[in-house]
This record gives sequence, structure tokens and C-alpha cells, in this order.
Amino acid sequence: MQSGKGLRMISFDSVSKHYPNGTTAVDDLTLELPEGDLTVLVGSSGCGKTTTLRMINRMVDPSAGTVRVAGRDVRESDAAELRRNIGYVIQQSGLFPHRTVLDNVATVPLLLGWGRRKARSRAAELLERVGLDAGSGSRYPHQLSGGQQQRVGVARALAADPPVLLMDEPFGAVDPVVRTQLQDELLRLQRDLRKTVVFVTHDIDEAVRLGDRIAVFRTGGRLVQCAPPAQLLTRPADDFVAGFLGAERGLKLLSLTTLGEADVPHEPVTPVRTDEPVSGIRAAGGSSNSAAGEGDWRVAVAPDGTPVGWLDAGHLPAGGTAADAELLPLRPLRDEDSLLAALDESVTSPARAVARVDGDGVLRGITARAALHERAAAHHAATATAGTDGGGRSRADAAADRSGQNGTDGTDGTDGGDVRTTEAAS
Ligand SMILES: Nc1ncnc2c1ncn2[C@@H]1O[C@H](COP(=O)(O)OP(=O)(O)OP(=O)(O)O)[C@@H](O)[C@H]1O
Repeated sequence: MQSGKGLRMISFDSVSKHYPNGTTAVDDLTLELPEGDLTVLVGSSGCGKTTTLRMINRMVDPSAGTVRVAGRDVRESDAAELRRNIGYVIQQSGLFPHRTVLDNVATVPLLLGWGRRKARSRAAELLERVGLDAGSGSRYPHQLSGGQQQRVGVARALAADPPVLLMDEPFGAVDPVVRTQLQDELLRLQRDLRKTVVFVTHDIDEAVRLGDRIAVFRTGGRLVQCAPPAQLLTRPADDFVAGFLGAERGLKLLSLTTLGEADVPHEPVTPVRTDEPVSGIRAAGGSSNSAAGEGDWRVAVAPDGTPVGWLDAGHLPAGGTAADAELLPLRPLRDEDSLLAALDESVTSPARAVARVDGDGVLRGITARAALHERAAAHHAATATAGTDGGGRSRADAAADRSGQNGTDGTDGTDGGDVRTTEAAS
């Protein structure tokens, strides 16, 4: 689907909202939200995020200034019609308790006069799309878990295929594991649908994970900075933004970049197959690490070439195959995995290296911890200098990379050091 990136879908032009009790919820907001982008509004409680969101679909009218959707002043639109074209997802899913899940999702298509059959078939298609099984359509909302209800909420908001989706802390009430799953689903959906999404959250990690751009608000309804996540992390506009981003800005930045994007090289290794007799492994000789007394670490692979663990060739059983040896945990990394995941794995790796695999999970080589640090630092420096999100790719695209849909390939050839390389083995 063609993305209309760059076109302005939603704009705020000197918008303020003052309540009769004297509260200024939003103060002179000027902001443009490009079509097809997911923009996250973050900031502490009461800083005007929800009010900003609700001014887009006229649930709140501004006291001053103009809000436009697709170039049209929202005050010129009929509120009900406007809302039918803008999906809205809130924290407590907002489902109708006495309607089945299928009928909940079919609500807006029915309002639009689609006809019962077409509306229900669209609803069934959407339930599948948000990862719910066909049987869930006949259940009632209370018969679903919190995470499932949120998925239904997203399906319902998408039912009439609106170009704009407003999401107000949609994943705030579910546990962290389900929350991550829902975030993944949203990124997957967004990659296909390219809606203009405005997403409110308190959670800066969620913002960094999901946002093409992040708008940071401060108390009093003032927008402080709106930028792509990497730019925000490397160049926070002021101490307030830096404070809001938290103490681990560097780690967050590493979570944004994949091994492929940072061009982290790997070197070839000769693995040990788990069906190899241990006598054959010994015959292959030792490695530099044996001398250091830190182990002679090899990547053990299953017969299909997928890594299964780290094997210390200096401590093998008396007989049998490599499968009889003690293996230490190994998390294989793809080019789509983040620098943060790789550094994390390198910290716990006994070999002080990470194993790299291709899209099928087959071992390609290893990257030493030192090489990883070096590349991460170089990439970080380049990002800071460029002040961009590292190529202008959307989070949805990056998520597609992580799920292996946009394959990239690394290059061979650094000096690794801690485990045997092909050259060392031959
Ligand atoms: N109807 C209202 N009347 C008076 N004040 C209001 C009204 N609605 C919101 N406010 C105030 O406006 C300010 C902004 O509220 P808003 O809900 O937009 O903040 P928020 O950033 O979304 O907060 P939270 O993260 O806690 O949901 C707050 O001080 C709030 O108390």
C-alpha cells in the first residue's frame, strides 16, 4: 500500500483549551502529524495528552486555534460523521457488554449502512487480523481476557477502515507480556495499513518502541519537543525532556537499531554438531581461550545447523557425542535483532561473543563482544551527528525487520578473538 508520508493528515494551529475552572489543558499547540505516521503523545499526568487527542475527533472543542483533519477544519465537519471516519481505542476497550464480540466490531459498518452480512464478514476478517480466533466472535466481552478485549477494541476501531486512528493508553491496563504482544500486533497492522495513528501513553519505552515521532508535553499543556525517537534520545531539547526519557537513553537508543542497520559484521566459525563424536572434537585442537583458562568455546549446532548452545571443548565427557556434553545457553541473533539484544546476550555469553543466524535460524558466524561494542559506539556517534532516526524508517518497518519480513544481510570479517574462527580451526 502506498504511504502518503509527508502529507499533513492532522494539524494543530495555535490550539489552546481552557476550561471554565481556569485550567489550561492545552496551551498554544502547533503540531503537524504526517499521513501514515504513528505519532505518540507522552508526558506526565494532566499535561493535556487526552485533551489534544479528543480535539481531533471533536469530543473536545478548542477554545482557540484550529484543528484540521485532511486539511479541513474539524468544526466544519458534522461531529458524528467525523467520528465514523476516525477510529478510537481507549484503555478499557469500551466494548458494549451485551453485544457479542462480532457485533461489537460490526457496529460502525452497520451504522454506515453496510448491511448485516457484509458488516459481519468484515468483523470476522478483522478479528482474525488482530490475532483472535474465529470462535471469539460469538463470545461476550466479559468472556475475554483484558488483552483479548483490547484486540477487539482495535478491530472495532478499524472496522470502517478509517484513515485516522486515535489510541488513548490502549495497552495501559494489561500486564507487560501481553502489552508487548499488543505492541507487536499494532506495529504489524500498521505496516500493512499505514493509518495515521495518534497514540497516547505515559510509558516512554512504549513510545520509543511504537512511535515514528514522539511529542513530549509538559504540565500546563505545553508541547516541548516532537521528533523521531532516535533524535529525541540523542538530542533532547532540554532537561525536562532528558529527564522524561530517563537514565537509560543510550540503552533505549540501542534498542532502536538492528544489527543489520548498524552493519555489525560477523566472522565465520566451525561449529560442533551435536551428533559429532567427542573424540573428533578433541582432535580439532584447542583455541586461544584455553590458554587463558576461560574455556574453549564452540557453537554447538543441531544437525540442521541451528545453534543449540555453547560447548566448552576443553571439558568434554569421556565418550559419546557432543549432545552428551554440558551446553550453556545461547540466544541466536538475526540481523533484525537490536543492538541492545546483542549486547545483552554478549554479557551472559561464556564465549564473550554472540552467535549470528540467517533467516532460517542457521548459524552464519559469530560477533565478538568487543566488535559489537565498537560498532554500537560508532553507530551511536553517527546517529547523534546526523540527528535522525537512522534512515527515516518507520517503527513498523523496523518491526517487520525484527519479524524477518525485510531480510538484510551482514558482512563477514572482523577480528573476534574469543572463539575459534574457521581460519583458526583449519
Ligand atoms: N472537563 C474538564 N474540566 C476541567 N478541567 C479538565 C477537564 N478535563 C480535563 N481537565 C484538566 O485538563 C488537564 C489536562 O487533562 P488531560 O486529561 O488532557 O491530561 P492527560 O495528559 O491526558 O492526563 P492523564 O495522563 O492523567 O490521562 C488536567 O489538569 C485535567 O485535570
